[in-house]
Amino acid sequence: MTAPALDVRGLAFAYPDGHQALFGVDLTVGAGERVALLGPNGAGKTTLVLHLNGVLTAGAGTVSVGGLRVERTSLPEVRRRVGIVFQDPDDQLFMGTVRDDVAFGPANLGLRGRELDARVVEALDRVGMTAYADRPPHHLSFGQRRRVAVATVLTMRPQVLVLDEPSSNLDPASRRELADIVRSLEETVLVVTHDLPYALELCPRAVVLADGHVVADGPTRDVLLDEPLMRANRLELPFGFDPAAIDSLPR
Ligand SMILES: Nc1ncnc2c1ncn2[C@@H]1O[C@H](COP(=O)(O)OP(=O)(O)OP(=O)(O)O)[C@@H](O)[C@H]1O
Repeated sequence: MTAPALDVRGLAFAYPDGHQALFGVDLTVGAGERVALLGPNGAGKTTLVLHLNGVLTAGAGTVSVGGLRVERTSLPEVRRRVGIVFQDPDDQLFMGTVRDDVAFGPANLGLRGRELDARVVEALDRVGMTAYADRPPHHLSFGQRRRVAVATVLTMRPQVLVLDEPSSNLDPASRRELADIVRSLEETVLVVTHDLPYALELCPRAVVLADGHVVADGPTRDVLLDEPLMRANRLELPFGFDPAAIDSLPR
């Protein structure tokens, strides 16, 4: 049996100031699943995500990625397996050209020459940014920079991609284009978002975190249609948006 892409067991964590942010979180995500991580401000979503690539280490419990336990000695491989696309692409783009930004990660792994070029070409192609390879990232639009940021993570050939608020600051067309890219990915994808229609569009499954606990885990549409759950957790759909009106769930 293959190991789940993500396996979080009994994860508890308190920040150094004593604030307990996670209380015994359990979460298993299978290979190739797309899961939305929802929850109000301060629920613990970022804290959980930062455990997935070992930026934070579990106070109690365990985190495994593709069967590999996240611990000090496994961090280089864990960070290759789990790629995080931050909300602000400028946190991820700092080289003179798009090509150099996308090459940065694999070059650090020691790839050179044709092998490195192939990685860059592949990653830029997957996000539709091949034509921009020689442009300085700061000359691109915000939506284009976000796609390049996705490429800087894909180029590491991760098993798991975490997208933090992928739809923020995108116009409707860019939002749709990014959704098409995300749906085309074969990797396991965790989407952290307050944009509930986008979660429904992208992810068949949603997990709701509140006050450091998982309070719901199920088909995204069912979660969004559960009015008491939504109210209790400060989750609000945009006015007039009806999750039941969406016929087919994403695959
Ligand atoms: N460095 C820190 N030190 C102390 N407490 C922190 C720290 N970072 C976050 N917290 C607290 O931990 C809790 C969880 O925060 P976290 O950022 O994980 O929530 P979140 O669900 O990602 O919120 P948001 O939707 O606003 O991004 C919050 O109560 C927050 O105030």
